[in-house]
Amino acid sequence: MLTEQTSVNQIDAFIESFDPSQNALFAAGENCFVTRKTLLRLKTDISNHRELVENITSAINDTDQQDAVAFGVLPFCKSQQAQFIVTDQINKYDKATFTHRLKLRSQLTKNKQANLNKVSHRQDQAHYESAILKAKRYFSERKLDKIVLAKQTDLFFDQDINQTHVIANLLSQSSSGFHFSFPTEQGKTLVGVSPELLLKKQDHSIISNPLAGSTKRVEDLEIEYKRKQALLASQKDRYEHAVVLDEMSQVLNPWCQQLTIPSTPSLLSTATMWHLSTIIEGQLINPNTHILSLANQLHPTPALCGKPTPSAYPLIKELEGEDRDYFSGIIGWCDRHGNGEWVVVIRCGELDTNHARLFAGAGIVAASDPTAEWLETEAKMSTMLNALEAAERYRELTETNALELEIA
Ligand SMILES: C=C(O[C@H]1C=CC=C(C(=O)O)[C@@H]1O)C(=O)O
Repeated sequence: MLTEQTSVNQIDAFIESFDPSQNALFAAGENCFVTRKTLLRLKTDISNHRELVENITSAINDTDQQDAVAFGVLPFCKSQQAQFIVTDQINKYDKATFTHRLKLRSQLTKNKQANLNKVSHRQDQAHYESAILKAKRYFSERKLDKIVLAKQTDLFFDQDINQTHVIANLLSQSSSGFHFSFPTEQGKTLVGVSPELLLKKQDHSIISNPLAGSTKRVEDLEIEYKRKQALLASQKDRYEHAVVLDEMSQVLNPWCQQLTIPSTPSLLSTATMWHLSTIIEGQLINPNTHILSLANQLHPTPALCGKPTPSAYPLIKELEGEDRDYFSGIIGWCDRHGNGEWVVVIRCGELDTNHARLFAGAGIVAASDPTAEWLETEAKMSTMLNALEAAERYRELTETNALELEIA
C-alpha cells in the first residue's frame, strides 16, 4: 500500500516541501504517513453508513490505483459532511526519525515565533459551569446518564502561526498517541494528538481503546501516584468509563464472533493527563465489514457525546451554543479493502493564519463538580497550548481576565 521506509536524506528532502495546507499527516505507533499529492478531494454525508462506505469505496476504485487510500475527517454532527482526500501518493516514515528531522528543520527555519495577543473563550467558565448545572437537572429527572460538554477557545497571535513548527512540537511532545494534521476545504489545518483510538481494523481483527475518566498530570511523583490511585478508585470516573464501554459493546457485538472487554480499566497517560483506559479486541464475523461502517456506527461514543445518545446529541448543541464541526469528530484512513484506523478528534485545534481555535471537553455525570470539570478542560487544552508555545502567555492573559472580572 505504501512506499517503503526511506533514508534520512529522503526524509529531509520531503520535509523541505512539506506544507500543512497541502499534505495530510497521520502518525500511529511507530509509523508516520504523509500524503504527497491529492488525486481527489470529496465531501460526503455521514448520516447513512452504507452510503458513506459506497461513496468512499467508489472514489478509491475510480482512481484505478491499487494502493489508493482515503484520508478523512468526519464531523461530530451527523447532519454535517465529512471531507476526504483520496491518494496513492503516501510516504511512510519511521515516526521517531520523521519527528526528529522535522523538529530540526523547523528550528532552523523558525523566524520569531508568533506571540499570543488575545484569548477569547467562546464558552467561558461561567457559561461552562452553568451548562453543567443545567445538565444536572436532566440527570435528576433521569432523562440523561452522561453528557460530554466542551468549550472552544480562540487564540489570536501577533503574526501567522508557523504550522509546520506546531506539528513538529506536537510530534516531539509525546511519542505515543495519534498525531494528525488535515488541510480542510475551509483553508484551515486541523491538528492535534489524540490519545483515543476509536477503531483499527485489519481483515478479521478489530481493536479499540476508549478513554473516559481523567486527572491532570503533576510533576511531584508522590502526588502523581496518589492522583493515579484516586482515579482508579473514583466511582464517578469508573461510571463515566463504564457508560462508554456499555454502548460500544452493544454496537460491536452483533458484528463480532468474539469480543473481549476487560472487566476493569487500566491507566493511560498523555504528556499532560491520565485517563481510565480499556483495550477492546474483537474478531469480526465478516472480514469484509468496512471500517468506516463500524466507526461511523460507534461515533460518537459516550466519550464524546453522552448516554442516551439521542438525548445528549441535541442537548450538547443547546448547552454549548454552537456546532463542534470537526472537533470531537473522527479522523483516519481506510483502504480499498475496508481496513484502516480511526481516532477521535480531541487534544486538537484548527489553525488559520494568525488564529487558532482550540477544543476541550469533559464527561459530565450526576456526581460532577462544575469547577473541577472546567479545570479538566483547561488541563486538556495545554497539549495544544504547549505545541503553540503559548501556555505561559495564555495563563497571563486569562489570569488578568479573571482578575479584571473580580475587580469589576
Ligand atoms: C472530550 C475530551 O476527552 C474525552 C476523552 C477522554 C477522557 C474524557 C473525560 O475524562 O472526560 C473525555 O471523555 C477532550 O479531550 O476534549
